[in-house]
Amino acid sequence: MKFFSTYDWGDPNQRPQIRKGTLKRIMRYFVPYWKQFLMVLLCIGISALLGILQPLIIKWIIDDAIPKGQTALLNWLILAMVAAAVAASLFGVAQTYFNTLIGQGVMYDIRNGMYHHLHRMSLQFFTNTKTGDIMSRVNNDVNGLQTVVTETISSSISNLVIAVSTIVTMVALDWRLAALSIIILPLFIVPTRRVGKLNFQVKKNTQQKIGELSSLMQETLSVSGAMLVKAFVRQDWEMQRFAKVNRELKNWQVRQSMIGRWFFASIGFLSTVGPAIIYWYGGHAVIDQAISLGTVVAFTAFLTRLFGPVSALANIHVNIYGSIALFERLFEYLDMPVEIQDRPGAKPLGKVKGKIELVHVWFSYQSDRPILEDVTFTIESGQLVALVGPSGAGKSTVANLIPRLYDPTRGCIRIDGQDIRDFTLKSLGDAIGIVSQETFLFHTTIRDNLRYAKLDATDEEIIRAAKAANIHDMIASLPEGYDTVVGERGHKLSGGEKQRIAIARVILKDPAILLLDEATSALDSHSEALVQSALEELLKSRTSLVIAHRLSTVLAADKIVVLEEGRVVEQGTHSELLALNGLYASLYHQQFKASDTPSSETNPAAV
Ligand SMILES: Nc1ncnc2c1ncn2[C@@H]1O[C@H](COP(=O)(O)OP(=O)(O)OP(=O)(O)O)[C@@H](O)[C@H]1O
Repeated sequence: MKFFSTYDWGDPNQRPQIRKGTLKRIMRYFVPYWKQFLMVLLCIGISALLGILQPLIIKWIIDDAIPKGQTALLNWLILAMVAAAVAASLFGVAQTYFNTLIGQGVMYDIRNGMYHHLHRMSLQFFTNTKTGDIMSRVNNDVNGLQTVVTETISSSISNLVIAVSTIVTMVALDWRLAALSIIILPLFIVPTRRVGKLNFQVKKNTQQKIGELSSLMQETLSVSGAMLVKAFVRQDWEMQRFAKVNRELKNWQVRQSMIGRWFFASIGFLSTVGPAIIYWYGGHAVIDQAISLGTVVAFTAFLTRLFGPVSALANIHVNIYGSIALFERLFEYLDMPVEIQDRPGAKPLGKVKGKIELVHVWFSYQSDRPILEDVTFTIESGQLVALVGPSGAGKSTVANLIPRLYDPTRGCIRIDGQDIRDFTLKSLGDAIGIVSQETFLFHTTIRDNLRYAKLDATDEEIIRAAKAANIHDMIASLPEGYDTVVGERGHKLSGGEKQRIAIARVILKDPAILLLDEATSALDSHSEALVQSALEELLKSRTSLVIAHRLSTVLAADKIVVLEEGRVVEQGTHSELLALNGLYASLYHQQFKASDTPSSETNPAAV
């Protein structure tokens, strides 16, 4: 046991805090599988009975069939022995089948529940959480559930049934040998208990390292992550970072394996010592003719049968605590509050005219730092309003509040005169098209990427939208046309092409309200002209709020709202604001006028 003391194992006596109601909640996941559970119990019961039968058959062979020369009985007993073994294996297989049905069923339900819950989380959650952590939790922790079902629930019941039925049979056969066997049981319970405690801590650490490793890979092996690593030539540094966590994982896994090995080593040793004691005591009793030889042989078989179950039962709390901890981690995610959701009684938005009002809106991402302060302005139905201001003024934040990606901390936003929180999120989302600087395309065909905006769109509708966005000719010229698969983030397409596909996608959605964040990256004049006319098509007859970076947009706007440090400092038309000679005028001279050359004009991309 010296091996153990060379590592820092943490505190093996540490018990996870069990929250009230956790057990009930865990049980609820198993309720739908009660039929399969009954089948498991049936298999366990029958297997236990068949297991007891074996040593008894040996006793009858030694005590009755052989000494009395009853060959027919001997044949029947041997046949029964084989039949019992075959039946026990078959019931074992059935038990595994029903166990797996339960385990996988619970996993299926929890995975679905988690995915559903994660999609209801606000954008803030995704900004604050590493994707790798979420994936690791969904994958590793949920996968651990199968072990909970087989090792904790099913095995514990099975071990209990085996232990009790074996002890009862032993006492019925010979109480003195039974008493001796029970006295020597603690011999192997003590070392295996120690192993069990360590196992719990080590398993926990291993899980944590697996999570860290997958989150690291997720970050550095994504397209943007890999690009960053290459751009800064940080491959070696990343390799070292990875190797460190990988080494820690390896060490914990070696420890985990060694703990398992110690467990079997101690069981192996004791399964020789135990029967030796029985033979010693029983042998003397047989010589004194106080006991039959068959009983002694049967007892050694019973004792061996007791080792595994009793030592596992001695460690049962470790498995139970481990399983509860696993569920608690999953529940943590399932219980994360959904900040933005439908109010009770929220109704669909219905037909949208499109008037948008921001009324004394305050907002902060973190409670101590207001990002928007008392923002008030109105976009009349069908109007194009340009939002301008220095970087970090809060323009994107304003745009994010309208589709309720975040909710204002104070004040309200109205569409057609009604607080947007009175509408269902679904109908609000359906009414608004968002066009952001960065285009995200799924790794699938162009057709499917476009159809994402309208799942039942016909091919004709898709082509019409692509034509309107000036991208149809380009798609048609590809060897596989609309069936061309685009890269994970559309990396096989040029910036301008991606933007136009994204614009086509929003044209297909045909929202009443459009939020557009003009991209700041430059395109060549040809691409620029194509994107520009695609945008004109998109902006037609919609209420639009555009975070403007180009002259043509501010000139075309019905109204310009100027933000500075989260406050509306000016609003009016281009000429009115120029006349004011304030922030807009200086932005105009520094930024918009400079962007008036096609090669440096800025462009949007749509999502
Ligand atoms: N998810 C977030 N969590 C915390 N702070 C944020 C978050 N997003 C933005 N901010 C902060 O809010 C402020 C306003 O950001 P916002 O993106 O709205 O500005 P912007 O005017 O759109 O800037 P830009 O023109 O550079 O895109 C910034 O100071 C930014 O650091």
